[in-house]
Amino acid sequence: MLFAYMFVDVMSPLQSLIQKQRGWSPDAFGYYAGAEYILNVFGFLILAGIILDKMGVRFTGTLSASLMVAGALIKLYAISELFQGTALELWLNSWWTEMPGSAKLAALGFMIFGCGCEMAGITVSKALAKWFEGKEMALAMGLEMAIARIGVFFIFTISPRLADSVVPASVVVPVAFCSALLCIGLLAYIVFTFMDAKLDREMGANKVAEAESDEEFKLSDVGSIFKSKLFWIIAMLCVLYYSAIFPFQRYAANMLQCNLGISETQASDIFRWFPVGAAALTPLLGYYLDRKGKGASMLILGAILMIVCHLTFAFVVPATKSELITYSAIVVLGISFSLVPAALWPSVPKIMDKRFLGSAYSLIFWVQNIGLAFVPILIGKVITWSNPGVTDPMQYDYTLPMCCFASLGVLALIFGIILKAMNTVHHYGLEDPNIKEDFEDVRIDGEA
Ligand SMILES: NCCCC[C@H](N)C(=O)NCC(=O)O
Repeated sequence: MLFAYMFVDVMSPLQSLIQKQRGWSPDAFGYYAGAEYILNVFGFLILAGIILDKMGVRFTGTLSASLMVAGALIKLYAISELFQGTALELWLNSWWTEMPGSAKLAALGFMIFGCGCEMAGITVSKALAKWFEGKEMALAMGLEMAIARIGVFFIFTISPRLADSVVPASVVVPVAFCSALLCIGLLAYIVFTFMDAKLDREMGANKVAEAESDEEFKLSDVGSIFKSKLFWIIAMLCVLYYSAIFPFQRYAANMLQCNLGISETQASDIFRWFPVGAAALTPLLGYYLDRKGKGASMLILGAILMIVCHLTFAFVVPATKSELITYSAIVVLGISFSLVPAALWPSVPKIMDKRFLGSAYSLIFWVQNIGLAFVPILIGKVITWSNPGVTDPMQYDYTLPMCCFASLGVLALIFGIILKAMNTVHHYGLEDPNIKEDFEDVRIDGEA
């Protein structure tokens, strides 16, 4: 997941470079960024859930890592000199001209990568649940997310530097570097499959068979989950919150460049502290949640902090050009991005029957992916629409796009408040500690 998250954001600090080198407009960059989720939205994630439950974590993890490598190599080819001037490029350039051929092929590669990445996300959750059942599962999940966030920090640090390591600067170097890391990730996962097989042998065949059948994905479960009000509240909160985080991450470096008049590298150096804050706090908050609870309150606080930060980027940073205010907003956004994931993912088992859990995670990811696919496209359009005639990628006004992100936060906050109110009335245990023997078990099975 570390290398996957690095690949996801390898181009984020290079938006203005790819615009200069390959002619990708903000619109084209938005389409490319949203492509990661398109196939998932059109049902791949649901299929991935079925494959995972039918074939297990070893097969699905290897398949997902292979998909990531294949997608990465297509994207690498698309942005490389090798692709320039080929018949394929000429053909791709000949239709939907707003989107250069290189952006179209890179988007295709990113789509395939995205299938692997999200499939890996649900596979890793299931593998962690299997390995840490009855132990420090929330902490393990928190640490996994923390390692992924450190990858984002690392890539924001090295991506512009790798691009500048050749003359003229090139987006190919960082993308090639991350593609090589994904190959190492695939090898690492293959090693893990042997360890997992050993664990199965140690657990004993009977216990494994029992555990697998317990969690089997049934198509009829999808209907039960979709009928649940709680599922929709959690899914809406998730899609609205994450749509104001991951798509923002794609545009953040350019937003800072435009607001502060700084270089790509300087902007990335500021923004990279966002995932670091999240990485440091997520496991601690997971530890706190396990022992003290307050999950629903953490979701509300996380949404409020995000709104404040996005409004600061919209109005205060461009007016003051203050690096101190910018750093503060980045750190506070990192705190928000610890509170929500640390509270959201461990809340799901509290409200879903164990039998639904795998499908529930894959369906929440699916709803979330709809937002992650379309919000970057929307933001690309808002940037273009609110900056008529601006062609210099250093001169965009980001006020309106940042207000869009803040509005998503307001909607997420409303769903967080509804969730907390429902929890007060129905006692789902969302404010209770995870480590507790006798919390009242009112899950979807009970609710439906
Ligand atoms: N491709 C990066 C986005 C990952 C989305 C994923 N479905 C997710 O929500 N992961 C949990 C997290 O907090 O990163």
